[in-house]
Amino acid sequence: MATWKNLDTLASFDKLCSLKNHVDIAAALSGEEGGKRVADYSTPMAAGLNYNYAAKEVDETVLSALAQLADEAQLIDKFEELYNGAVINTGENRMVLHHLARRQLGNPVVVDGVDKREFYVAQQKKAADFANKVHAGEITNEAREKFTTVVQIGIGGSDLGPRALYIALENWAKANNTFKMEARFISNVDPDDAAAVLASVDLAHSLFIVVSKSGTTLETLTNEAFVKDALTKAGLNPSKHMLAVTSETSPLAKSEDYLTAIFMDDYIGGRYSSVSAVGGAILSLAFGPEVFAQLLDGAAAEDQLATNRDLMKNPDMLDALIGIYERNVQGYPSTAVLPYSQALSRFPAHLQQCDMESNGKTVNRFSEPVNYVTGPVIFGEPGTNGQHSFYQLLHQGSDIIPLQFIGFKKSQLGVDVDIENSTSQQKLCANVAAQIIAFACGKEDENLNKNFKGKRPSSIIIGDELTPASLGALLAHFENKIMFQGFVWNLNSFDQEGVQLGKVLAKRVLAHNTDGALKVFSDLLNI
Ligand SMILES: O=P(O)(O)OC[C@H]1O[C@](O)(CO)[C@@H](O)[C@@H]1O
Repeated sequence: MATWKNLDTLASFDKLCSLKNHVDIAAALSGEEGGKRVADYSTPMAAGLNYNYAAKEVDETVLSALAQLADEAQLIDKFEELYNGAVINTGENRMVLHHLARRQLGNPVVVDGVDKREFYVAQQKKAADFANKVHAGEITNEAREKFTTVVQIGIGGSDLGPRALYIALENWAKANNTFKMEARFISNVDPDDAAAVLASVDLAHSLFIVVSKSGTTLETLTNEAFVKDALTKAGLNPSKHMLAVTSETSPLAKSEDYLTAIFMDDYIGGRYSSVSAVGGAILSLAFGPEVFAQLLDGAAAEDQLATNRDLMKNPDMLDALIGIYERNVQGYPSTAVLPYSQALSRFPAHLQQCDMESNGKTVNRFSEPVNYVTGPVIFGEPGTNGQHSFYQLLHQGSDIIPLQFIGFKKSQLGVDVDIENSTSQQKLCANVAAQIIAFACGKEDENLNKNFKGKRPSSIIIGDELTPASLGALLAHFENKIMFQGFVWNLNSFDQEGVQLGKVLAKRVLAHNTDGALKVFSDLLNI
């Protein structure tokens, strides 16, 4: 069994700390040697992606210290224990099994006589069968007309991942003739969210998936009631338009109000649930089950790489450890995720939850305070939009913010135009290449206002095209990166107690059970 220790008790961490500011990336990337470094500092990911870290502040010495840290922190042993069913989520006394939903890795994990992998696969199949019947017109509305739109009602992990993945594949599916149904999402308890989505869809031909693992989330239950009200007012029977994705123990599971209920369980955290029926139902309905299966294959192939003990052949662990060096040795406070792909416009928002809800903690897995910083602030926007927004601060601001670029050689739709000897896709890719060098190398100018100090590290994941498989690999890469970082920090990355207090106080406000400052704020907001 692996031993769980705080980062600052590890000898390899002391070694790493002695390497602060060890690499000057501007110098490392200059001249012919710089070109060689770009070619060499790259490791293959699954589905044709490559993780390039040439513009990160690492060299053979730092990489070897990171490899020692990976060994001493027993990262691969911990990963193996995780997917073989150890109780890694100590705060909630639960296993962490989202990798099994990718249909591979590890020994059978049996709970109460149920093989968990078989359970997840069976639920994915249930979602696939339901989707196939909807597409074939075997499940229809009461007027026996086909459903054309699917709307997911959920929040947090029951929204962000599935929404990001849907947006990522919408154009790809259209270009590849697998697009089946338009999907929309309602998440916020702001009534304008539900009202606007409902006004934009044809209710009579819309299916609604209520997604809540707990079945108790206030926003989701409120929005479900909002939608039922709209359906009833339109003369439609809500139970003929709704299905649920939930856990078998949730209040939703017992309801008769749905066409069907598809299940997940407590061993898959909300922010890791896109590969379960939480993402599987809507993606199978929108694009067909085969497309969702390709996404799972991409994720499974990336997971396989994440089991490699050789750091240089494990892009997820390498990315994680470079992040540890940046956070705990270099002292950088945030990380920007910058996809040069419009299709990935919501991917940073998904990673924001995945990373910050997992590793935004100051006590270790045994509820003891830790004496080092943990998860960085994550933010991002697709390039080149970000360039015209917050890149000023990234280039010349007082904080150094490590960057994670993502870029593809080909667009998804293939529709392009040649202007001044380059296509839009070439312009997009030229920008990301230029930014990597601008951030790393900077540019001297006597006028300090125009001076770029450089030394701003970045990595880039490069692929041919954003497909279901490469998207699955990308998703798994970041999930695994976050998991490895949580292991290094000795955190429980799989609970989220920090979201509870606000929920409790909001209930008190709604029950008019407040005093002091909370009462005055409530009055100011007219509650
Ligand atoms: O699927 P549920 O149970 O409605 O939870 C939604 C989200 O709420 C959270 O618990 C945070 O409030 C997330 O972790 C989760 O993804």
